[in-house]
Amino acid sequence: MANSRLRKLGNYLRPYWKKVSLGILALFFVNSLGVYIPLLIRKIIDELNVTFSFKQVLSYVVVLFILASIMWVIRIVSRMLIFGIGRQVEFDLKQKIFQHLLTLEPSYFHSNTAGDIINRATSDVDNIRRLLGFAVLSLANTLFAYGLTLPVMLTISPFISLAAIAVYPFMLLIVQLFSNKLRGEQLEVQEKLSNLSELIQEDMSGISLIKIYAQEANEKRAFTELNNQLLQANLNLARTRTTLFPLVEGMAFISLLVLLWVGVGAIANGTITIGDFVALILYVERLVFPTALLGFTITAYQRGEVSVDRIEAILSVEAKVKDLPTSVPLPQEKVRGKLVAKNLKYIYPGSETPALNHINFTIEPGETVAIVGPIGSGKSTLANAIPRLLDISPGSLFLDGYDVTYLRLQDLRNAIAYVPQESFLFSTTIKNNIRYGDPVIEHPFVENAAKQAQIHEEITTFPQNYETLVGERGITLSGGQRQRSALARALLIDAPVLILDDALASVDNQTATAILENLSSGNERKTVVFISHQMSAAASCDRIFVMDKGEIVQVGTHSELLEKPGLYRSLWNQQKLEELLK
Ligand SMILES: Nc1ncnc2c1ncn2[C@@H]1O[C@H](COP(=O)(O)OP(=O)(O)OP(=O)(O)O)[C@@H](O)[C@H]1O
Repeated sequence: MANSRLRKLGNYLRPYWKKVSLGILALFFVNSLGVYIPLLIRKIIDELNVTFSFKQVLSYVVVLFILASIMWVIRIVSRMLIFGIGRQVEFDLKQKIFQHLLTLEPSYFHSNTAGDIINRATSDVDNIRRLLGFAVLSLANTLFAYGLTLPVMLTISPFISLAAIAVYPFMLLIVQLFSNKLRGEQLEVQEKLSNLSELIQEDMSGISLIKIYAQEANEKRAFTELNNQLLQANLNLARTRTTLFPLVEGMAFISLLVLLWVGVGAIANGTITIGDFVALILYVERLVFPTALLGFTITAYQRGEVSVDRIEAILSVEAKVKDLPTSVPLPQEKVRGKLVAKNLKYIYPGSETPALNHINFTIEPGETVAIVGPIGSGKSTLANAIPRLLDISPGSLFLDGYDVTYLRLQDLRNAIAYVPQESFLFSTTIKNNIRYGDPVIEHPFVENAAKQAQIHEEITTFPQNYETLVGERGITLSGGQRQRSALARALLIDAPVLILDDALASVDNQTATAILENLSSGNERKTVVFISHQMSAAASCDRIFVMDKGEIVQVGTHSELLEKPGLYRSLWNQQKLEELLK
């Protein structure tokens, strides 16, 4: 498992292996210079101890300055390279996740909340960015720092060196413990912050409700409580942070004290020179940062491991409905719109009873068929099955004689315009919403579709006509206006098959009937599947399918169905009664 995670992390880095290698090479140079400079200082001190000349001091200062500057520049380059790679991997992962999400069918989004998916695509990706940028840098840095510094220290004096850095393993342990604690506290702050944001968001959208029920005081109390929790979490985090860094400094100081204690004695008895001693001080100091960083890296790795799993959980979900190498194209210009179902069956994952059961029908090109039935009888499921928004079995549904499961998905969906139950509008202009299926189509076509959907007149009264922004950043449309805009969007793409899933529910019966009649007139009639609870609008269709418990229980024209006793007649009578009582 851990191996596979490492492999995954390696895969994320693979496209950038040249940059990674260059960054690591740069770190090697930085660390080599970091080892060389104290040696030079040792030489200078020991030389100056014997003969002192100001000119010589000056030349050494110049050399040291140049070396330190080179080190500084290379360090910046190495950081830019390695942190840049972290950012690049973050970009790649976000692209990959988003592209993958687009391939998944709607059912995936029913069982996974948007909040969770967003979290994975942002916070988890961010953890991986940190891990790859930070961990590569710190691991390489620690490895080189110890690998190059320690041997040189040991050649100066093994005993003094080991005594001085004896405290470092404890420093590593403490940093690791603290960084775990910090991580927990950071999560706590994030959680408290999101609770607070959620409350603000909810209260702002439900402001009328708060006022009507006079709940201001209660809401204020709830806010104070959450705000207090946030304050507490922030204070805890600040306390841990402010304790950790002085603690690391303190431990570094202890190692310096040990060095002074044993080092001074060694100078006195001539085991080491003053230059050796200064070099050892510089080396011991040099190791503080990489040691502390290693502690943070271990935590970053643990956090990153969880994030790799969470991201891979999304990426490993296979789209059930997808193109296969054997998928065939659909000759678009020749699509007539004949729909045939043969023993069509569908059971939702996790459900025992079929939502569609033994569905058989033939809908002729240009025919307008209404599908009516009680709530939960399977109407929307049937609507979703036709453009394969659901994973249906081969051999059960045909468009113009082609098995839809063998057709190229894009071709199938180009042949079908579909208006779902919930009419969704994007936060853009009404014009862009209508031409969503063909974003560059000219304005007259947009207007024509709007006229067919009976929304044109209203759009002309909007502040900027077709350029009016709708949705969160613009004007709010009524339910009926939203539905007719969604209908215009579907009509614009001029597909031979049109599926309306209760798409005119917020439109009055008369307008709905007028729209339907408009669709079924003219030479180039579309095949229309009109799912509705509006019995009067359904009555104007060529044929009506009556669904109950996932099956089509009656088929006929309005008058044929009304003659016989059955579900249709009772649905019709029920609606007429409701209309009378209104
Ligand atoms: N995503 C889903 N997961 C599991 N079961 C579902 C899902 N969607 C619908 N169902 C179930 O499938 C059955 C048919 O639902 P469907 O939405 O097709 O009915 P409907 O006739 O369109 O209802 P309505 O008139 O309310 O729109 C119902 O029992 C419903 O609970």
